[in-house]
Amino acid sequence: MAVCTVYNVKSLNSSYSISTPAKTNLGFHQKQVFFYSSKKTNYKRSGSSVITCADSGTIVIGLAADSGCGKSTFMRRLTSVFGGAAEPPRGGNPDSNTLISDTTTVICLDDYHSLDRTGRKQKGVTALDPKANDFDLMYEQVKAIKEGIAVQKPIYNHVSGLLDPPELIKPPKILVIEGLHPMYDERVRDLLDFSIYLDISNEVKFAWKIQRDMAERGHSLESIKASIEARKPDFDAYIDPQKQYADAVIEVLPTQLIPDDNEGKVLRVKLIMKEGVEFFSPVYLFDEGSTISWIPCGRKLTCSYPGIKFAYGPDSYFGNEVSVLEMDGQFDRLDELIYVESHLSNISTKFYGEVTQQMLKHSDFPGSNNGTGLFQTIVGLKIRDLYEQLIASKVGAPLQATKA
Ligand SMILES: Nc1ncnc2c1ncn2[C@@H]1O[C@H](COP(=O)(O)OP(=O)(O)OP(=O)(O)O)[C@@H](O)[C@H]1O
Ligand SMILES: O=C(CO)[C@H](O)[C@H](O)COP(=O)(O)O
Repeated sequence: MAVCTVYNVKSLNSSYSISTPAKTNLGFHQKQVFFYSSKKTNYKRSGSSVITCADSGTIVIGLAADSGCGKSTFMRRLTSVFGGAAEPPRGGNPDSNTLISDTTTVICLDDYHSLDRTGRKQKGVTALDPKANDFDLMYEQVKAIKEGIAVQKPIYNHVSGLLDPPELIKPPKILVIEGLHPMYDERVRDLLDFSIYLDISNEVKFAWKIQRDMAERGHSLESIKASIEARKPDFDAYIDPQKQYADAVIEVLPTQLIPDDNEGKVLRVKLIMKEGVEFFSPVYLFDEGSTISWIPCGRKLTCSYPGIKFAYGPDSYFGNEVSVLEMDGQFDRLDELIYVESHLSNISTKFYGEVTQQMLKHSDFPGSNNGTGLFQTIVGLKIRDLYEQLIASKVGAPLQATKA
């Protein structure tokens, strides 16, 4: 995608010079004005203006989580924030895992399994084991897309358990790589402009898996238990440690509002946001940097048992400084979320009530009445904001002038 900016040369004061190393002299105010040149940048002269067209490139977002932990739901919320629905590639493999919308392309990292289902069984490894995945290819292809080059990405077919012929992936504005290992390989990790980890506690994961795999996939309770147990050692070794690298973590825990709750329906959800990440300013409640505990139930928010409790404050996470926003409980009336939204800052909305509008629009998605839906929506808005700031910084780069 090319983004063009027009600069009026007359308005450039002769006392300005450019802070970046000058590579191209366009001939205007020859001694003072230089423009940074790269392969992807075109310059045109038009009257007294300079037009620079820069390829804004693809920004890459990583979303890590175990299977069945809400990645697809999160992706639907994210693509909705950018507008337009995400669909599988038209006319392609019906079992493709890719989702494409106007702005985003979501690729599933299961497509980089190097061993198919039979191969894994023969070698006695799970799909979570790095030995069952091709990180060299993952790195090369994500890097190529980021540089604006289309790739032929393999497809792992979840229906047949086989590796299907590849599909063409063209560079989108935003590439999301979701799956088990987006932050496992250092080379791939370094390509990410922003990373998210969905950290679902074992109790909650179990409840969600039972709900989906029994109701929708006809699995027995025993087989679900066995599959979770079989994956656990590799999950602990290879998937869970990735959360230390994430810029934002959504942690889902059982409620603390009901003593000894074992139903797992009411959730306590934490949004852990790393400080100091470029183009990402953590959300806060009431007062940035303070420690807050807030029960919003009362005149403006209807709450039935066990109520709702928010918390906010600074903390440390794997040695990094973070801000944590927490919500325990669930909403009775989603339209009243506007009351909570109006007390949150840095949520990167474009208009008052946008979070509430998004939540109402997708009230049928799992987690819409609790912190999972709320925080996924907020992270979606933060990613949109990060994308817009990154593009602006890239387009503005040629003119980062400092006063001489
Ligand atoms: N926020 C939530 N609240 C309650 N249940 C949820 C939530 N998110 C997901 N689930 C449950 O987990 C199931 C899996 O969700 P989803 O398909 O989004 O996960 P996934 O990580 O994409 O799974 P997979 O990788 O196996 O395709 C849903 O069908 C639903 O039952
Ligand atoms: O952990 C997973 C990520 O989705 C899957 O189990 C893995 O991709 C293997 O898929 P399948 O079970 O369909 O062979």
